[in-house]
Amino acid sequence: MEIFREFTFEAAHRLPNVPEGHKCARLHGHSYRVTVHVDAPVDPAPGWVMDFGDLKRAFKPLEDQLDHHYLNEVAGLENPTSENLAVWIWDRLLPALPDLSAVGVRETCTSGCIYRGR
Ligand SMILES: Nc1nc2c(c(=O)[nH]1)N=C([C@H](O)[C@H](O)COP(=O)(O)OP(=O)(O)OP(=O)(O)O)CN2
Ligand SMILES: [Zn+2]
Repeated sequence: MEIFREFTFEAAHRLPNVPEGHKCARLHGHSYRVTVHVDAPVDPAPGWVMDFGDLKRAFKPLEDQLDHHYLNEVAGLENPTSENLAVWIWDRLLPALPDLSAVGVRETCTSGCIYRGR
C-alpha cells in the first residue's frame, strides 16, 4: 500500500541556466507543493503503513531549510528546478524513510515533476 502526505512551502528562486531572455532567469517565487510517498505493507496492529505524523516529522527539517528561503542559496540547490528539488528532497528523506517511493514537486497548479529514485 502506498501512502502520501502533502506539504506546502513558499520560496523564491531563479533558474541560472535557462536560455537568454527566459522569464525564469528573473527572481520570482512559488507556493511549492511537495508530496512524499511511502510504499510498504500495512502493519495489521495499527492498521497503517506508517503514522502520517512520522512523515510530517521526517519532512520538517527540510521544510525549515526551504520555507521562505531563496532556494539558489541552499546548498545543493544552486539550480533549483523542480527536478533538482525533487532529487534534493529524495536524497535527504531516504535515510529516515527507507520505504520512500516517490517525491512530487509542484511549482504551479499545472506544472511539476515526480521522482521515484530515477
Ligand atoms: N522542466 C522544468 N521546466 C521549467 C521549470 C522546472 O523547474 N522544470 N521551471 C520553470 C520556472 O520555475 C517557472 O516559474 C514555472 O514555469 P511555468 O509553468 O512555465 O510558469 P507559468 O505558471 O508562468 O506558466 P504560463 O503557462 O507560462 O503562465 C520553467 N520551466
Ligand atoms: Zn519558477
